[in-house]
Amino acid sequence: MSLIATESLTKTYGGKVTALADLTVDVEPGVIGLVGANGAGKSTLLKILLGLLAPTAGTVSVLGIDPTRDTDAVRARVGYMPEHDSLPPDVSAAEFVTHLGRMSGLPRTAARERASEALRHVGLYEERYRQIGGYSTGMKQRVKLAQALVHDPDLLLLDEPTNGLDPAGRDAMLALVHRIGTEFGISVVVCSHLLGEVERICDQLIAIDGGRLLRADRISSMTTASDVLAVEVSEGTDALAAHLAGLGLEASRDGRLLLVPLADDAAYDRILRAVAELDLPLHRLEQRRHRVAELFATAPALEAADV
Ligand SMILES: Nc1ncnc2c1ncn2[C@@H]1O[C@H](COP(=O)(O)OP(=O)(O)OP(=O)(O)O)[C@@H](O)[C@H]1O
Repeated sequence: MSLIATESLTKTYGGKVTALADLTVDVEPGVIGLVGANGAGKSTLLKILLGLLAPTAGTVSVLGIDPTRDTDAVRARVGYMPEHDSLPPDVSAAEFVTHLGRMSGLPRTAARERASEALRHVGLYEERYRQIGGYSTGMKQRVKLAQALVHDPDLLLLDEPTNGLDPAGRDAMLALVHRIGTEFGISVVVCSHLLGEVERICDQLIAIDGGRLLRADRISSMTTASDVLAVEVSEGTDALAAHLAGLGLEASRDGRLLLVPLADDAAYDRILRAVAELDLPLHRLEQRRHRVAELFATAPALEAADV
């Protein structure tokens, strides 16, 4: 069964701003990156998936449920981490997450236990009785993640979970999201305007631009092998490049790598022979894979994060 399926999904605000236009996607369970520049329509899509907003046209289903009709059923199985903070500063994380567990319908004791568990998962167990107002940005992001997890959902929708975090905080948050998706068996949709970020932790990607679908696919199908061989030797790179040029293999340099066009199958053997003839220590010889970012070269607003 599809995790999320939309058909010609369209959302206009006030009949003027088109936030989503004719969006058709069919996504399998897993960790899914939803990428697009600011204003691309990511938050709008999440809110439609949750049943918080009604689409202007088209259909949508989440875990086989129509959120426009069966909002309660969707929210019982979906956790949501909003982009902006609306955390009360003067209560502890334990109280806050327990309260939201209660609002999801958990009995008092179960809500308290689940809140402790969710706060442990996000690494806030020791600090759970401190007031949220004294938390760092990273800790507040983790509280938002814990409240999304408290009712044991099947799907998490995370709106820009790395917002406001420094590079180390972003790495930690991404690792946590990845762990939730892989170890807890919960599907995750993680929104970001940074393609390089989500590409690292997702198995599928939905890219939107101006409310329209750019591409939705498995990351593995996006990073197909290219027709370039990457060669790295621990020393003698210049000598190898000259030797290959003499054999008619013009290599370009990319840092310590020599990139050789893979004209035919014989190129592989000729490179190996050249390395052996020069008696160089071969570190790497592999077919290069396309980077996901290269596929979106026409959508420059999708920054590739250099983290
Ligand atoms: N309530 C609203 N009323 C009018 N226009 C809106 C409303 N909410 C969003 N928009 C507009 O719809 C478009 C898509 O916005 P949305 O917030 O879904 O994008 P986004 O990809 O999540 O961007 P961001 O990361 O900046 O939140 C933008 O042009 C935005 O200005």
